[in-house]
Amino acid sequence: MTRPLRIAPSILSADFARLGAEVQAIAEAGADYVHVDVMDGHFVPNISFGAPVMKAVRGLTDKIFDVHLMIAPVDPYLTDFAKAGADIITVHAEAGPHLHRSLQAIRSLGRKAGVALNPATPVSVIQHVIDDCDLVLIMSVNPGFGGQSFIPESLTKIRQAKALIGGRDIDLEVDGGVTADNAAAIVAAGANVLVAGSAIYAGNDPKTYGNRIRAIRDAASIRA
Ligand SMILES: O=C(CO)[C@H](O)[C@H](O)COP(=O)(O)O
Ligand SMILES: [Fe+2]
Repeated sequence: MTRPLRIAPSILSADFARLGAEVQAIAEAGADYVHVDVMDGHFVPNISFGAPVMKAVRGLTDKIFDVHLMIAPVDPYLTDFAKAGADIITVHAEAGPHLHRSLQAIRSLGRKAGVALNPATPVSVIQHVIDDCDLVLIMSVNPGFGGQSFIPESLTKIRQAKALIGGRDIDLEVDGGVTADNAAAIVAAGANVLVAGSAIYAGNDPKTYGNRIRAIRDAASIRA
């Protein structure tokens, strides 16, 4: 079964001074999801924003809010993000010792549960929680910053994650260094949700967003 392709612009690369307008702009430009990168300066070496900021822009569009939590501990904040309007909440497998509990907590809040893997973390780490996941996120850069280059070895991990998922109803997302140039290879490896921050928001000119989203979507639709 081929899963629908989803393009998820990351607002980490938005102009934060105009965050609401930047969210509306990508929604109008054809984004499927709004990817929200939450960083704590502890799990990753950068701080972005938290649930109150996300809540402030949530009402501006009906798009799916795809929240990528790069925070540890993560469990104490799941309710805040659910209340702030997250549709998908993704936690890192490396963020704590009780991944199964975190995934179950997200589902019990009525949200889709995602699990993210850092570049050095093998796919086998999620083998025993795969039926508790609605989304698997393969990080194709070390998390913490936008604008980094795609790590080519990620393609092997995407293939492995796709094999683990098999026929299950689980999305496979890739995040970090995604561009129109590598989108076909990423989708050919098995991914169906592509996060892109700098490739869409570079220059922060809303007039360019539609073409950039379309370029990634068209490239991904061709498949490598
Ligand atoms: O999770 C992230 C970083 O930790 C971001 O989602 C990711 O880096 C997107 O930005 P870019 O497309 O510029 O790499
Ligand atoms: Fe992300």
